Amino acid sequence: MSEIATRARHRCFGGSLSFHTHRSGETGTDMRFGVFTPPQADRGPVPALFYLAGLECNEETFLIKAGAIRLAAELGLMLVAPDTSPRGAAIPGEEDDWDLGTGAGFYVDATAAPWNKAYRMYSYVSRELPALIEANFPALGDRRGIFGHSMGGHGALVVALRQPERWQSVSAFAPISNPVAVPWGLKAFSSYLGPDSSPSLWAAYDASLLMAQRRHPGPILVDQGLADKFLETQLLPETLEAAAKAGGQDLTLRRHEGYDHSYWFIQSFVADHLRWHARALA
Ligand SMILES: N[C@@H](CCC(=O)N[C@@H](CS)C(=O)NCC(=O)O)C(=O)O
Repeated sequence: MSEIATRARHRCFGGSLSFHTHRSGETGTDMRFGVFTPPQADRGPVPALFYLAGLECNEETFLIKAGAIRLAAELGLMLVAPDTSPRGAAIPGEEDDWDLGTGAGFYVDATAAPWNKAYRMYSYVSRELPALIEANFPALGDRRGIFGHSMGGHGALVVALRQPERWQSVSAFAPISNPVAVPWGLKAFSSYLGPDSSPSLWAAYDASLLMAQRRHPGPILVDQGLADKFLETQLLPETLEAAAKAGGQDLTLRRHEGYDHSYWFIQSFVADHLRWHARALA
């Protein structure tokens, strides 16, 4: 397992907020992540809640902008925030677009060249990073939650639906619910997974297609702003809702008048998500 370098550490709400870098075996690059360790961890391991951020974000975005730390400290939840892609993988064009390459890993394991040499974010966030956290931080290995926003909401749903035994709780803010059917997903999947939209590969990373066939044993919470400019073109929560109904998934999809796609929206509802996870992980 790789060495972890600590770039910064701050006392925060009685716990510790720290930012780290390590060499990832999955991506072959240095990867960054942030961790909030709550004060309860002084007395023994605590549940860990992983947050997957959206396009153009990094490991700092959620911890700085979501206003989640005060309540995580009260609830005794560790927060783990990975970066959204490898960086500096030396792949031609990786810096050219904001919705592909750097900052846009989409939490898939790329199978198509040249991306497949580094863009293995599914395995990174669902296997490598949890193992690294559980070996180096006071995190319980059998109480994991996952949530995220937009591209990261898609990632959280896919990870939990594909590995329900490893993730006891899952929720999302404004997830890309049906990536195979929208421009962001089509662009990312055709680059990372190859242009052949063969049902098996693409569908394995589409929350709505997965949910029509399999259930997470726990209930799923999704919040969506109705003034989100990506709602009708990129997010399609109604597809997720229909899939949940067809597959018997317990899904609470809340629609909020006037809220957009930003962290002001996330800040407004993050407490509900933290409590939701804390209950499931208790
Ligand atoms: N650059 C995009 C927007 C990208 C965007 O909205 N990113 C979302 C995730 S999909 C985000 O969380 N951005 C960071 C922030 O709002 O602080 C645009 O042209 O509209």
